[in-house]
Formats: sequence, structure tokens, C-alpha cells
Amino acid sequence: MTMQLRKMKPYLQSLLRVAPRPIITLFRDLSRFDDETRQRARLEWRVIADGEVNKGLAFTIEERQRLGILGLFPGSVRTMEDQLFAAKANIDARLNNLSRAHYLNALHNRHRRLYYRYLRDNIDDVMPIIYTPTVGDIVATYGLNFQFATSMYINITDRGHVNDVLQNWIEEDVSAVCVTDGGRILGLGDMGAHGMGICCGKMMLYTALAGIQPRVLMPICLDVGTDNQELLQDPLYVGLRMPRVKGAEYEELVDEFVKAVTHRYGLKTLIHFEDFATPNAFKFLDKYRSSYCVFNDDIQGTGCTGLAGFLNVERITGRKLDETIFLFVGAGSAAVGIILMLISELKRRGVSDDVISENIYIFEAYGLITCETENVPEVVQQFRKPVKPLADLAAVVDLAKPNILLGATGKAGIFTEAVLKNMAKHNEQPAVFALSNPTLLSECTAEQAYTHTEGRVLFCSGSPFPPVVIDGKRFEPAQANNCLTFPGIALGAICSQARTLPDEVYSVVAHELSQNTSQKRLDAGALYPTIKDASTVAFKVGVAVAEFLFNNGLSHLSVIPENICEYVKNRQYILEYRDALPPMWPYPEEPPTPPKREKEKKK
Ligand SMILES: NC(=O)C1=CN([C@@H]2O[C@H](COP(=O)(O)OP(=O)(O)OC[C@H]3O[C@@H](n4cnc5c(N)ncnc54)[C@H](OP(=O)(O)O)[C@@H]3O)[C@@H](O)[C@H]2O)C=CC1
Ligand SMILES: CC(=O)C(=O)O
Ligand SMILES: [Mg+2]
Repeated sequence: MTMQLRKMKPYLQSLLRVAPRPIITLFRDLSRFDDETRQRARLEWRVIADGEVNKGLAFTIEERQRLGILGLFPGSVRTMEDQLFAAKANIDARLNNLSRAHYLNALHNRHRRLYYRYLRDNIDDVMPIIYTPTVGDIVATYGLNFQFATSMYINITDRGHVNDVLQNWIEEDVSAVCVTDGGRILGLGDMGAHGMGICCGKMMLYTALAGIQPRVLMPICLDVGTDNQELLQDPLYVGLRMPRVKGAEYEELVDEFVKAVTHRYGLKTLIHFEDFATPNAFKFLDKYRSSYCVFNDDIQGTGCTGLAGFLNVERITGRKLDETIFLFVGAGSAAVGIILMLISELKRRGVSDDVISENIYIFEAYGLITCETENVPEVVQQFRKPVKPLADLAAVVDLAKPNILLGATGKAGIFTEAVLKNMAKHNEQPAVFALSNPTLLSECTAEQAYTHTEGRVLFCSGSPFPPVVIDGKRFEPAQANNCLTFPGIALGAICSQARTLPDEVYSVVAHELSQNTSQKRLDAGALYPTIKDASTVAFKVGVAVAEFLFNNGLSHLSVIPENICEYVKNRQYILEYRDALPPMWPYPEEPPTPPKREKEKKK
């Protein structure tokens, strides 16, 4: 017996390492049983309750016998394909996308390979369910639906103890964290601790699109309170019920968090900042980017996604970027991130500062940024125009005659009929980027864009819109979302164990994304690849990023792999079932003896 226990020790250790917390509690409750019963219970629950190992009805009868789980499933044995069929039937039977998202989320927790295989096979149908726009509903109903801890909360009250809190995460090896403080979730504003929904969604795309191992990913919410009065008064709110902490105390928590994560998991850990309010987003990026492997998705991921779209406008219209007039509506993380990428691209091409300043117009909530505008953030100072203040966007379009109009405001419908018609008046092929998420906050709909430009617009949007048919002609709007870049950036950074991620990385990414938009798509006026192609794009971006980091001495690894493409590929998550007990989990030659029945014991 002792011998058998010793043989099983590594296996049981791995069991405790991966078991979700409630399961560990279950083990504790088993203390009143004898050793054999405990071992057996652990094995049963190990294979069923760990989403990574569970195969559901795909466990063969032989496996069920061997693992001691016979009888815990109904009699049929299903292949992966059978289970995919059943999952699809379940999804189709549901009445709305939020309900579908709940089903998929539960599948993620209990049966991970099936979940990711389902996502891979149905990615264009599933993206609007697990990501924007439904992720906005997930966040909005987070308190109502909260059930199970699969992510980490670090509260302002944990200051001074963040290291200890992080020890409670069971995984020993984490390669990337996606962290929010809930300050600006999509265009929904301050969502406090409910912002966690976004980090979970982003990290699911790490695996679904870039094939990053789910075990090495940790979604985190820094709960520093919220100024959202509705949430504070909502009995279902799950976060700290206090006003948002700002200033030194808040910044010290972020600092402690960055140090604690890199202390536990190493400097190679990618720290992905998501949906912080704009001033904080820039502050932390500037503070940590030269010493840590940090990435701000809203600034940098969106920045290179936006630039890729501009490069494709150039490919379609033939008008060079240095001769293009841009009108940016909104000057938050997203728009400024794109402006910074555009400036670096134009400078790389030798365009002068004067031309850059002249060709870019910025329209904020109060109107066009002019020389008379006060309190203009430093980063956009150079774009003030020597004209009278102008608060009507349609009039600004008439004044500036932009070729590209880009909105990232979180304000629905501000690209009015007049704005769109003016874009069409000044351009044969106007380009309109309506980047705000979720769908309800888009600056205009695809239908409005095509209708008010006589179908001439090159339109893309942050959230997906269905195809539009006008006078029998079908238009397929492209999705312009940082999901086309952040999974690949993360894949490249993780595989190369990046030290830091300098601006040049994002330039590489923008060009890679642009080049991976097929000529067929461009001919149809689509500025980005389809979501169906997003995983191919993520892989290519990942390889390009890894190559750049290896070749520029930005990797923690001392040996550069000979074939980076193969190297990245070999690190991706395998979607096929593995043996129920793969060799990485040592298992005794003989399965543990089943517990004796009462009758036998009495004999
Ligand atoms: N498609 C994508 O990949 C991405 C999309 N986004 C989306 O972009 C939106 C903005 O995000 P972010 O930049 O971080 O948010 P911010 O809130 O930081 O920026 C929004 C900006 O828009 C300005 N604004 C508000 N109303 C108007 C108006 N009527 N006219 C002109 N400007 C206005 C705001 O000004 P003021 O501060 O004065 O109100 C602010 O400068 C969100 O909806 C988000 O979901 C973000 C990242 C990626
Ligand atoms: C897409 C994204 O990151 C946002 O809307 O904030
Ligand atoms: Mg975001």
C-alpha cells in the first residue's frame, strides 16, 4: 500500500496542482474515508473535473474501467466528431447569443479540448458569441451569472500581499497574464470587477486563434473599486463596493502587481494590459515597457491593426499614405495608438513632420482640435489646425476632405448621413473605420455606410456586421478589431520569451496583417482578412514577431531556433484528445485497488 502510494505521489501532486479549488475542498472533505477510497475519488474527479483532461463521453469503456469512472457516464461512447455535433445542436437550440456564451463557457471549464476544437471548426459563428459584441453582454450581466472562479482577482485591499495572493493560483508556469482594472470596458465605461469578462474572452482567443496553451494563461482583474453608481447600488455586483481608488495608492498596487507576477513567473511573462482608462493605459505602458514584457492591446494592438487597414486602403486606392488626409474622431487609447503607428510608418518612409501634421485632423467631443483649443494632450498637439473652432463633424469633413475617416469614441451613430455623404462627395472610394465596440456603440452601421456612399465606401468596423445588399449588390464589411493582432503578438512573445516589445514589433505586425489580406478580399473592398482566416493570420504574425525578437536580441533564450516557424508550431496547443493518462502524469502500472464493498469488508 505504502509502495503504491509512493508510486502515485507525483501523479497526486499534479492532481492538486491542476484541480480547481472546489475540487481541492472536496478532497479535504474526504478525510473521513480510508486511503484507498480517497485515492480512487481523486482519480475519478481528476479525469472528470479537470477540463484539460476530461473527454466526456469520448472515454472508451476500457478507459472508464481503468480510471474507475465506469457508471459515471451514460453508456454511449462518442467520438470528438459526435461530441462536436452534440455541442452544435445545443448551441443551435438556444435562443440568444448570451445563452450560447454561457453554454460555451461551461464547456470551456469542463471539457477544454472539445471547446477549442468547436471554436476552431466554427470560428466565424462563434467569435460574436465569445467576443464582441456578446462579451459586452457577458460583462453587463457578470454579477447575475457569476458561478465559478477561473481567473484571479487582486483587490486594492491586498496591497502589501499581492505576492501571497498570486501564490493561490495553482499553475506553476504562467507565460501571459491579461489584466484589467475595469476602468474602460469596450465602450461601456467603468465596469469595475465585472471587467474580468473581457480578460477571459481575450485569453480564450489566445488559444482559439493563436493556439497558445490555455494552462499558461491567467486572466486578472485589479479591483480598485468603481465609480459606476449603478454597479455600486446593484446587489448582484461582485466587486469591492467602494469608489475607485486613484493616485499613489492605485499606482502602488499596479506596481506591486507587475513585480509580483514577474517575481513568481519570471521576466519573460507577457503582461497584457486591457481596457484601462486612457490616461492610465499610457502611464503604465510608458512606465513598464522598457523593463518588462508589457503590451497594451488598446494602444498597440489597435495601433497596428489600424495601420494594417490604412496600408490596405493604399493598396486598393493607389493613393500613397503620405498623400492621404486622415480625420480621427476621438483621441483615446485606440485612436492615439493608431495615430502613433501611422506617424512611425510615415517617418519610416521619409515623410516630413510638417506634412504629417498637416494631413492628420483630430475631432474630439468638443469639436475639431484647432490652435485655439485649450488643454490639448501633448501627443496630439502637433495636429492643431489654424482654423476657427468647428463642432459639426459633417462640416469638418467638408473642410478637411479626408480620404480616411476613423472613429473610436464609444459614441453610437456620430457618423451621420451628412458625415457619410460628405465623405462620398470628396472621394471616389472613401474609407470609413467605425471602430467602437460593441455593435450598439458603433459610429455607424454597415448598412448606413454603404447606403449613404452609394456603395463606394471601404468600410470596416470593430464589431462584426452582416453582409449588406443594395440594389442587388452584396457588400461584405470587414472586421477591424485588435483580435487580428493580439493573439499573434502574444504567440510570438511567448514562444521567444521576449524581454521587451519595442515599437518596431508593431510595425512588423501591421505589415504582416496587411500582406495576409488576400487580393480577392481587397478586390471586394474588404480591408482585413476574414475571421475564418484569423488563426492563419495569428500564426504568421506570431512567427514574424518571434523572428524579429530573436533576431534583435530581445529574447531571454540564449539559442535561436534554426527553424522559427517549426519551433512556434511545435509549441501550439493540440486539439486532439490525448491518452486519458498521458506520460506526463506518472501513473502506477496497476490502477489502485477499488474500494472494498461493505459486504466484502465484513467477510
Ligand atoms: N476595434 C478595436 O479593435 C478597438 C476598439 N476600441 C473601441 O474604441 C472606443 C474608444 O476606446 P478608447 O479610445 O480606449 O476610449 P476613450 O474613452 O479613451 O476615448 C474615446 C475618445 O472619444 C472622445 N469622444 C467622445 N464623444 C465624442 C464625440 N461625440 N465626438 C468626438 N469624440 C468623442 C472622447 O473624448 P472625451 O474624453 O472628452 O469624452 C475620447 O477622447 C471604445 O468603444 C472601444 O471599444 C478600442 C480598442 C480597440
Ligand atoms: C477590442 C477592444 O480591445 C476594445 O474594444 O476595447
Ligand atoms: Mg480593449
